[in-house]
Amino acid sequence: MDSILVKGGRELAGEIPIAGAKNACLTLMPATLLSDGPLTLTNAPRLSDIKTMTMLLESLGTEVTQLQGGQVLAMSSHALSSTRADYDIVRKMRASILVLGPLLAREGHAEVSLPGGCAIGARPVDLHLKALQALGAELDLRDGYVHAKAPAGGLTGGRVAFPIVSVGATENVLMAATLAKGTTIIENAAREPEIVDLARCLRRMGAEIDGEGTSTIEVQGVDRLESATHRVVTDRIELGTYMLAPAICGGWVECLGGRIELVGAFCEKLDAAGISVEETPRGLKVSRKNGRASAVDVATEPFPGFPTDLQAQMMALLCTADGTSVLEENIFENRFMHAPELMRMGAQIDVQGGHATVTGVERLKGAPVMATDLRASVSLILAGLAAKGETLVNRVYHLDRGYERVEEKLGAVGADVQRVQGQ
Ligand SMILES: CC(=O)N[C@H]1[C@@H](OP(=O)(O)OP(=O)(O)OC[C@H]2O[C@@H](n3ccc(=O)[nH]c3=O)[C@H](O)[C@@H]2O)O[C@H](CO)[C@@H](O)[C@@H]1O
Ligand SMILES: C=C(OP(=O)(O)O)C(=O)O
Repeated sequence: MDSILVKGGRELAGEIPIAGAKNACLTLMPATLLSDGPLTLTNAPRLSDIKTMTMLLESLGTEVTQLQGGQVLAMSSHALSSTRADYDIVRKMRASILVLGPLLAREGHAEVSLPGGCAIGARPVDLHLKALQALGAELDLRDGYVHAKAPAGGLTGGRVAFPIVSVGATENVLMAATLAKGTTIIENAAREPEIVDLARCLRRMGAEIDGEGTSTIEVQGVDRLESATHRVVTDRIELGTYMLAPAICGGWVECLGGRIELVGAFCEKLDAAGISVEETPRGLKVSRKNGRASAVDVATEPFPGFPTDLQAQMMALLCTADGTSVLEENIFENRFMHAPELMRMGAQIDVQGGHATVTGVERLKGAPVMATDLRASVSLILAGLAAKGETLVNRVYHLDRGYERVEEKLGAVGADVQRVQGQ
């Protein structure tokens, strides 16, 4: 397995282009299942998760053609050959559950392997299932699979009131509702930019949707969806990650394609920590206002709050900030696995349940560390950028799920980051 070797201590200067969002692309791709016309996505990121979703869709009969080195995904689901999402593919990626709603809406039935838990928490799919039941689906859990069936006349619109905000469950029911008969009201819907992007794409395909970006979404079902071309929204998590690089090790970086409205709560915390974010015609330019960053407390929340997917990277900044910060993780119950790894590098962190208290030290020291999940992996790379000596981040396959060419992007702004090929 590959590792990433970071030699710390260089100031950064330059531009980093931000890719299309993994988490948007992973819900836009299954939307192809709703229509027999082509769906073309531009600005797609080149990531292993996108390959996994491609394999899953191909296993269902979707034709997926990659153009422009994978930045354009031309998909056609005119002739589906299967409604079964197999364990072998689903186990690799939780977002596979997002084929359930579209398959059920288009084909009237689907069998999808349960995606199971992953390192950051239990992550059940009960909210996805209850929401589809509210549209009339009959569900049965057997042999590790969800067996789902729509009534004879197809799904019918319904009222879905989520007890907690779920991005994936909102996406699944939103897609299913586009082809259900009548009106669906989704209450306490997720408001993430990826939901807005999905709704915009579905509308281009002919869906009737109102209210995306607010907590109530209304969908008027239509008989069929058409072909469309859609540009994937900018990846706000990749954006936030690279914004932290100059905050951590000095210098400046202009993140091309970045927009404040994608990372508003995150920018407020950067400001409080003494990091300047300037809007430019091409993106967001980030540098330190003075010397060392200052401590700041952070609590993760659904959008528009501070994203859980930037918590690990923010911790990397706070490890060397002046003072003591408290990070509160409110979305996933086990998302501080980067803390012990950062502590190997000399960070002072005390984790108690969902709280991590970080007392900033002047400088971290490079060490061999283990990447435990996607955002943990990149937080260790960020920490390594400012550490004294070398940091070897082992087991980086998680990283390739969510960051394309990380060593090239950081290398282009002056960091010394190399991939070490595994055996
Ligand atoms: C592919 C994708 O877009 N992934 C993102 C998506 O994940 P994902 O869609 O899986 O996250 P959710 O918003 O669903 O999860 C939020 C919380 O709800 C819980 N829950 C969720 C569904 C359910 O049926 N039952 C239940 O209890 C989860 O365990 C978690 O505690 O949103 C998360 C929260 O912003 C991000 O960290 C992930 O990067
Ligand atoms: C947790 C993440 O992804 P996933 O939901 O695909 O596991 C993430 O992108 O940080």
